[in-house]
Amino acid sequence: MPGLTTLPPFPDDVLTHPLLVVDYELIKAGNEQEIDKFWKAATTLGFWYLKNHGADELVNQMFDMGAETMDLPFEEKMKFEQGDDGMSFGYKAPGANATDETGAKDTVEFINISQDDALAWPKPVHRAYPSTVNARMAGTIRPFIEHSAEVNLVLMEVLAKKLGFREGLLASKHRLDETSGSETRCIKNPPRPGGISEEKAALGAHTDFGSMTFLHNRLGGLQVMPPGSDKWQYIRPIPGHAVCNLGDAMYIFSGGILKSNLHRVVPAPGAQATFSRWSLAMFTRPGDSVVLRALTEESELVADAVKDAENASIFENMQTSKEWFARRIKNQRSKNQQGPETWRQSRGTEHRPDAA
Ligand SMILES: O=C(O)CCC(=O)C(=O)O
Ligand SMILES: [Fe+2]
Repeated sequence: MPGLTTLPPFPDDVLTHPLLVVDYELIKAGNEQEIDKFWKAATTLGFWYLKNHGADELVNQMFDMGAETMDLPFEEKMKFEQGDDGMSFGYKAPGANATDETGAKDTVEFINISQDDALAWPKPVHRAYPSTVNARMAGTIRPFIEHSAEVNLVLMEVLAKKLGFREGLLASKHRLDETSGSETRCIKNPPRPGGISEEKAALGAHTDFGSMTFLHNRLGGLQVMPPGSDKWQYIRPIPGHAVCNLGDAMYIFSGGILKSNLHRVVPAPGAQATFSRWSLAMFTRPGDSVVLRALTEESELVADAVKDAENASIFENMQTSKEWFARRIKNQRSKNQQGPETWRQSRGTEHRPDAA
């Protein structure tokens, strides 16, 4: 895959949304100013750039793993397909997911590797993977998942302290020894030299299903719709900077104080459209048995936020993380679409009033 320097630059003439830059080393050192900046990002858009995260070398190796996997014959990849029953781990072919309520199909292909499978390797926990994944499980994938899970958990603990949660509360909801939907994903979107159609998403508008996402991309194409805006705005990729965002679980645990913002992927803009777009994510999600509800008894701040909320029902949702995740995965599969109601069943917190 071409390195950053050989790719055309991100264009200057598209609508772009700036993100706050958070320094992971300063956060770990307890720097108050940096923590305040991080809190601002987490409570406004729920997206930020993260620098000094120490993952760059592993990220490059993960992109190699992704390229090796996508280069396998299609029939080979299909032996490891996710299926239509709500399991995320495995291969997802282009078009296997809907991108909106009309059933329009996505154009990305990706491989999802479970954190549980990587940590227990060579013992399978959930499923088997293509040979290209197995070959890099111990040397690349497990170290990447371990590092990324730690980054996410360190950041989440900082937010937990600000919310007034007792130490270790969020860690107990994300135990590495409980099975979960946590996974890493490498995504390929083919080039669109014919120009971009912003109306046709490569990966449909969504909020992330879990707690925190650590994302790496080279080309543009990721867009957010910030609260109060009805316009999609690009996130500019910056070398050495991950893009991190919060998912629905953190929105719900915090009674809506932490934001899980709507985003999507469209073809890379401008001259970048002639290249394949690759991205790599680590999704940290709560343990399978964790109930998704606001932790009102753990924090006055959260209790007050829920009292004032217009959409209080989302905070009393009693689905477990496993049920929430499987419902969303299953109902976005193209094969399962039976009209707008199926699509609606795939939704998380997207339709909250401040993201309309
Ligand atoms: O490819 C990207 O930049 C974002 C992907 C994404 O939002 C996701 O997989 O949930
Ligand atoms: Fe996402």
